[in-house]
Amino acid sequence: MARLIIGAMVRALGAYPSGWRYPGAHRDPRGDAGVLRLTARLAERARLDHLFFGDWLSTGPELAHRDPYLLARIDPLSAVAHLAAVTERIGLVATVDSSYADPYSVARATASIDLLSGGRVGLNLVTTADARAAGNHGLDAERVHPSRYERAVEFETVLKRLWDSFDDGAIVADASTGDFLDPEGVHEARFRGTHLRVDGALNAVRPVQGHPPIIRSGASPASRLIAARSADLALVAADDLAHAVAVREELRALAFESGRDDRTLKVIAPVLPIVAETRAGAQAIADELSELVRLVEDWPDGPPSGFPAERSLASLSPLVGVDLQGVSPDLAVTPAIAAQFGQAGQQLVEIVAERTGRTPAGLRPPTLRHLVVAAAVTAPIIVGTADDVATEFEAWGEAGAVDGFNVLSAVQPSQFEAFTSLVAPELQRRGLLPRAYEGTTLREHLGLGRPDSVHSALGALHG
Ligand SMILES: Cc1cc2nc3c(=O)[nH]c(=O)nc-3n(C[C@H](O)[C@H](O)[C@H](O)COP(=O)(O)O)c2cc1C
Repeated sequence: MARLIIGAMVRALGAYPSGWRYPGAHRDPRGDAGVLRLTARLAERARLDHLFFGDWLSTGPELAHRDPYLLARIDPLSAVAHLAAVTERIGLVATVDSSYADPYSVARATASIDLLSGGRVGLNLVTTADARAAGNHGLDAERVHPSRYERAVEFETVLKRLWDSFDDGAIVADASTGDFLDPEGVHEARFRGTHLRVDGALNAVRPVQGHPPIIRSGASPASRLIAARSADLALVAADDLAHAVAVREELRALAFESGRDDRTLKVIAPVLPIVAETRAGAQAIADELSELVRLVEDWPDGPPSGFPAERSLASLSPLVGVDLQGVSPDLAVTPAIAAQFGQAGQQLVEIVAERTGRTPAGLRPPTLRHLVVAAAVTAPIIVGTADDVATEFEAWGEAGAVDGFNVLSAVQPSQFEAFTSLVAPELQRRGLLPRAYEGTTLREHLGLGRPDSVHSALGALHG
């Protein structure tokens, strides 16, 4: 099987809502710099292809319960610029929101980081669903939302024109003749769209990669279309293998219809492995993490405002088909109780058994809390040994479901250490991850060529 693309989706406080509470976990964002540097070193030693920094353009106290890592975080372009200096080979992907960012500034920052890192930057272009982001940028969400994809398309077009402002040979720098610049090799962007107007040229030389790879992450038909037409990498959330196969096929078909070589669109999915040397050890970690998630019932006088309502027995009741009002979340689910559950409830019991090793008939039965957490925390979790995780990765790759994965870590740094020291070598043993970096740029890691300048194409068009 061809090798997989393996990246790490970096969340300094861990990607599981209770990850920061796990013994030994990093838990104070004031110390994020150290965790980012450690993550980068571990990832590079394991020969991962990239580090991926998502983003969210607002904050609020309720995030402390749902997604604590979003509450206060280092901005992605700053993170990748910093990590470019302490790494040598790994790709560095920063998220930018095209609804609020200024394309000239983004083109300049990414061209600069591409040069600083020797061609290792990538750009995850999103159109956030976060309504608060608009207010933080002096705009109305109701006005931004309907046109976000139109602006996103314009944004990408402008970026590419700006990146290509200087032809590769435009800077002559010939000391003997005194010729510094070939003025024919400098191009204005001259873009006039509905949402964006940019003159250009960009005051940065063409990026080492020509165009840093563009990643798109989204779920709606509009976001799929934009990814299919021009993204280098699509990050898609898939419920299961069959869903992932369908999404990748749809993306590839849309790419083909749009006239591009569909093999140049790579598709990866987020995954959250919980790993240890033994399966029982991994299940013990998953078990402890679910017990550390607080539920609505943990506050006798009601939860704090904004607390996720789905973390409650009230939400579990209709799922399992039994009224659980007034019951303790720590009630053990015995075979007699499980027998009363409907099909969805039985499935939850199976998920909890797979993740924690707890079965109703076993010595340690699951509790209602385990079931609430399994239903409410919707991350794509795999619990097991390095062999278990690699086998799952290989199955997804062989089925044509994905070209690779973006790995999330439940607890930082211990679970990322476990992934890089246990799973990465197993992936290498199976030929799914190279033992040494084969290329120097992120494009090369992704198996992509260096694109021609859009101005050479425009020039040819205009004769
Ligand atoms: C796997 C994945 C990762 C995403 N990461 C981000 C992110 O870091 N920041 C962000 O604002 N939106 C992120 N999104 C959200 C998308 O950009 C988009 O806002 C969301 O999917 C809703 O838009 P849609 O309905 O058009 O898909 C992500 C989506 C997916 C599926």
